[in-house]
Amino acid sequence: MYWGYSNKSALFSSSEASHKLEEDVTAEKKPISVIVRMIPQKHDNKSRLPMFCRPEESGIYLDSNKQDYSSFDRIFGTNSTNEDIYQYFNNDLNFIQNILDAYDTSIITYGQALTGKSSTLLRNQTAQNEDANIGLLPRLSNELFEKLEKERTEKNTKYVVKLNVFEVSMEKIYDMLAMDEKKKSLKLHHENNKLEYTLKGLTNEVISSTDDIISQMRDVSKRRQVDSKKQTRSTTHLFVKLNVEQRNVVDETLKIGNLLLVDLCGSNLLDKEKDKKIASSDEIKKINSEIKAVNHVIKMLHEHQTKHPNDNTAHSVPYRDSSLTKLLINSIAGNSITAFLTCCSTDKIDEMDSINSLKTSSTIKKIHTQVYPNIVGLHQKKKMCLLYENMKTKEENYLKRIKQLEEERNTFRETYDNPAEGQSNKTTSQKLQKSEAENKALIEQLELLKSLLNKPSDGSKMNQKALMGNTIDITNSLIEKSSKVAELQASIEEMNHTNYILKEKLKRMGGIDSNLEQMNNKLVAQIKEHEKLIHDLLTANAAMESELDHFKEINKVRNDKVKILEDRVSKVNINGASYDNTASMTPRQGSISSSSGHTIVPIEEEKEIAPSSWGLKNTTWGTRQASVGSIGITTSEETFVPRPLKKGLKLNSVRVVSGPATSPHTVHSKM
Ligand SMILES: Nc1ncnc2c1ncn2[C@@H]1O[C@H](COP(=O)(O)OP(=O)(O)OP(=O)(O)O)[C@@H](O)[C@H]1O
Repeated sequence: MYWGYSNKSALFSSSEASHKLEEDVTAEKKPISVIVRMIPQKHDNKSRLPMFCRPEESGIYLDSNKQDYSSFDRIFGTNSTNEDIYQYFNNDLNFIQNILDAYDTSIITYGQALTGKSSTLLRNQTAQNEDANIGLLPRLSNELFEKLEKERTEKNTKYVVKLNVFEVSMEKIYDMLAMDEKKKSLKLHHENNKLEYTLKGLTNEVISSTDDIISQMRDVSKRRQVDSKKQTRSTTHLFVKLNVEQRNVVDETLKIGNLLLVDLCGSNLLDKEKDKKIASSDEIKKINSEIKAVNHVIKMLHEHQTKHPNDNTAHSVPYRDSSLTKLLINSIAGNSITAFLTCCSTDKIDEMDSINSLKTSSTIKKIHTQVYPNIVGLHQKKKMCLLYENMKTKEENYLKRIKQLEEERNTFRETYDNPAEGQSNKTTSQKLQKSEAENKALIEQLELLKSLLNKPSDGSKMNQKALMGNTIDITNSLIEKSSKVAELQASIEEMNHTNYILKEKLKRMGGIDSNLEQMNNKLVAQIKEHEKLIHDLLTANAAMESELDHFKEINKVRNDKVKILEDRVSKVNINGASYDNTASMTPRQGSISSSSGHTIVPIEEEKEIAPSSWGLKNTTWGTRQASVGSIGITTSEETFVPRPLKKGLKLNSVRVVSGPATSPHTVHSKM
């Protein structure tokens, strides 16, 4: 006997009965629901995890420094009971009705070890209240049988409920309902082109009430050898499946729904030292690899669905890494309405494990499955009828859509033909017309330009003008604008050029400026030099004037003396005394000898003074030339500097030549 959907052929004599409706007809994406259950502190004396919930956001907040986990479907606090959780699954998630509607459903418990996973699913061993002990399985089973009975009486259906229970332990799968003393592991079977795996030889226990289930599960507990007080963590994963078949003799259909409950072992890895009492190191390795495989598959499935939302093959997801993940395929990625029930510790010492559980649960929340009902026709005719009906509905939908589109098209046409109908339509139509006209004009313009390029003859231009009217004007205006643009560009270029020249000139002016400045500095220096010379000359002139005055006085005294002597000589001659004539020893008339050894001779204007035999001791005062109104002083190069005349002085100019005088002056006195 097979476990899973593909064994349906074994249930019915006709192989045709195994065919199901095409998946695309009814398949829809269904996100996995995630429900979190917080369990009360195990260690009263130890600190509590700083964790609080916000029900309106379905979020869990650890504390301000850590990441928050939100968008879960429902969070149950530490005071919640199994009854609360059942009500949510039955009323909010509609699990039992989904099974009756021929859907596969799965509830998978997930979370750290010893956080109440088994207690929530099966039975809470330690709860005081008897009712509170009851787990989800018996509660859901009760509801299921009640509804099946109702359907039977109201709709004349016949039903069969079967129970499968098996355990996955270190990659081996064991049938937990098998009566054999010796446990035999089951083999997984995979059909081509099918996502899910099936189990060969699994016991199907037909049950007729919840009591049957409870009785069977009690035996399973014994076989599992789980201690009644549950002090140690489990190392196996338990699968409990209720297979519900409803046959309707009126419409000759078979509806198959499944409820799969998976009680996974703790999601936290086993420790070689701490857990050596419950498993050998080899076993711990295997158990840990199973736990890791589940977490890895969840992560990869999420990545795959994010990257390829429409690819259901999911070849990149490593389901094959473990028997456990192979058995979980249908629940997490196939045709199943699935809910993850994450049980979470509130003890501070479990903080890391709680965070890991919440993290994985957040990832699971983003995964979706593809669901469709498992409705099987009993006969080929019925199956064909169903398909026909389905196709008919599809066709009707297509026809409806075609009609709708046609109506839309007609309305649009009418509006287009009669623009007065509605303002908005009118505007649209006008816009359309305008766009079309613009488009047409542009095409024509392009054509015209092409022809102008290809056939530039006048005759051709005339023909084009005649044909295209406004188009030519547009073209002309374009050409005109283009030429204006060209002109502007040319003027800009010219301005740029002028600008460049001006810049160059400015540069050069800068050079000239500096040259002028240098020259100016030179001239200022020369002027200063000349001013100094003038100052010196004026000083010298003043000295010379006082010397002249002095000579005049001497001259007067000497003239007086000469007169006196001449008078005495004439008196001597007259008196007959022998007296020697020494007239050659007197100075020549008109010449003056200064006390300083210089000779100053009055000269006629503009007449050069002849070289004097008197040597000049002062180099500043050389050969002198006097002229009326000015005094000229020469050094090695002759220069004449004007000076104001002193009253009474009849000198016109004085030329000073450096170096010794060679011969006496020729003097022409004007006095
Ligand atoms: N809601 C609860 N309130 C108080 N105690 C609880 C609650 N749920 C479970 N427990 C107790 O916690 C212990 C572990 O419970 P349980 O076996 O259900 O955990 P588990 O998660 O299934 O463990 P495992 O990792 O072995 O699968 C049991 O002693 C159980 O009675």
